[in-house]
Amino acid sequence: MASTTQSARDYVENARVHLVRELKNLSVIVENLYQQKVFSDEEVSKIQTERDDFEKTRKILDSVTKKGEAACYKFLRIIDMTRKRTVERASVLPEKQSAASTENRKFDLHHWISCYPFKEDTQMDSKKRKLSRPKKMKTYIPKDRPGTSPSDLLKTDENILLVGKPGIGKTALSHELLRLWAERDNEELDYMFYFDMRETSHITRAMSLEDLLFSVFSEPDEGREEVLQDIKRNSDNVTIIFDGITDLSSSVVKKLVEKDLLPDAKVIVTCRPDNEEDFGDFLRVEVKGFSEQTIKTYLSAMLGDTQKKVLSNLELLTLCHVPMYALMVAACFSSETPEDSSQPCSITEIYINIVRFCLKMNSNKTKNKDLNSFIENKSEEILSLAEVAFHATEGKTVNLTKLPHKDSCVLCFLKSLDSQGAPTETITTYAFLHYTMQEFFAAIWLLKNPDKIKEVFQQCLTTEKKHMKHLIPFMCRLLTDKSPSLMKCLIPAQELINTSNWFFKEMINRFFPYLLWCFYCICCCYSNDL
Ligand SMILES: Nc1ncnc2c1ncn2[C@@H]1O[C@H](COP(=O)(O)OP(=O)(O)OP(=O)(O)O)[C@@H](O)[C@H]1O
Repeated sequence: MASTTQSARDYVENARVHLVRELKNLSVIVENLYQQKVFSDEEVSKIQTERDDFEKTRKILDSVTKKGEAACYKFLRIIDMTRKRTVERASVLPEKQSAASTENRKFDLHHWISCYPFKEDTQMDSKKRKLSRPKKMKTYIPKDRPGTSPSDLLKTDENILLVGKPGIGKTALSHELLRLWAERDNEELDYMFYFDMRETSHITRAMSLEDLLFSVFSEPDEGREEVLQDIKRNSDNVTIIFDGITDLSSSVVKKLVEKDLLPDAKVIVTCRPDNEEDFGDFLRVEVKGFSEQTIKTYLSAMLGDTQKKVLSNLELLTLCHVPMYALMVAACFSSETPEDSSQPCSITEIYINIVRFCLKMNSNKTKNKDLNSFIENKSEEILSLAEVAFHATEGKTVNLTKLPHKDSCVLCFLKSLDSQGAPTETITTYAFLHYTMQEFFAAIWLLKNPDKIKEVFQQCLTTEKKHMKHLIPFMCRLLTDKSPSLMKCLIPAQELINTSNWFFKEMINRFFPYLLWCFYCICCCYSNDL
């Protein structure tokens, strides 16, 4: 069992017998140890000459333990990050026969690695606990340190995992990579493909590399086979971005990620923190959002003097490290009237404000009272949009194929997406201005249809539908008493009270065994939303 004083070296040595039997995908571990300069070229070559995986693992373990504590620590970190690919799940193994027990005991390497008290985590937790609230809040704003630049990311040959919370700028960064790639001076022919995993629903159906590459982009007018062969033969000239991955259910995408197709292509994946497990051997780059200085520069450009109101509100200031929220806050404050006295302090409140802001722009109703009656009158249209949002979110897509209402108050939340059908046909579908806005509307629909909520709680615990958990923080906040008039204009107050009477109890009951997961979800993604 782990203890906070146990050294990494002891920890590795104590589990040696299990590690030898159960570590898999050793090349992933060795490559990471090499990248982190624990192993030299020569050591890697020696390991590769060992006759089988058991011998290779023994050699890896001998080398890291001989190198000492720091090497063992890095080794444990690598196993932790890559566990889905490198560590077998629980199996029944004969433990060392002890005087106390001669029974076979289960040794679960997944559990074992999760017990190791990594310093970064414990130091971070205890440091944060000791800080005052304002200082604690500010720890969410990233420091203004030079990090990896987009051009560095473009230059490296490694596969890259861009990970970060909703709205932090992963898509914006991948678009920047595309721009840099398109604008650079390069005489050699190379290829870069970008797939928005939520927008291009055909990806899950794509059966072959050819389907994937050529059914989204207009295929080459001629020589399609020649281009495909060139891509296959010279895969080191290919970069593929998969933006917003939630799983590897598409077999073509899986093969590309795992290098069974185009082995030398560079793959860049963006995902939210809860989906990063599949990409343990990628170079992980965290997208951290705006630093305090960038927030100030951004707000000053967007709001001029009004920025002071945001800067003096600690909750808002910290939320603005997420560019998506900074944008919405700026939009709301730019149209603030003397009537709008209460400022948003949580993520959901920012979404409520932006929805009201869009409707205000759309209806020209400047007085809150008038705006509320406008929302009440349009509740059917708004709730039908919320229904479409829910079904699209459940289906992991942003494509809203069937819009029951094309009312302007519905369309003001949407952008149109044009895609090619037949050669002379353009198909227009719609998507929310941002995926997180879709999730917000989906949460509203659930509150209108509370009998579906328990099913969604259940979905959150499954691998296939775990992305539905992003609706829960929105629902929690929309249900609280403080919830401003938006909800009351859409759903009768008594219905909301009836739902909240069982909602929170049910949520705690459901997720109690998964408390850590809940804690992680709320802290990482919605840390300022409570
Ligand atoms: N560097 C930036 N400067 C200015 N605005 C930005 C920047 N990065 C992101 N944004 C704004 O924030 C919005 C959200 O960013 P983006 O879509 O890239 O987030 P994301 O991390 O991909 O979110 P999700 O996980 O929900 O897909 C963008 O539409 C853009 O308006």
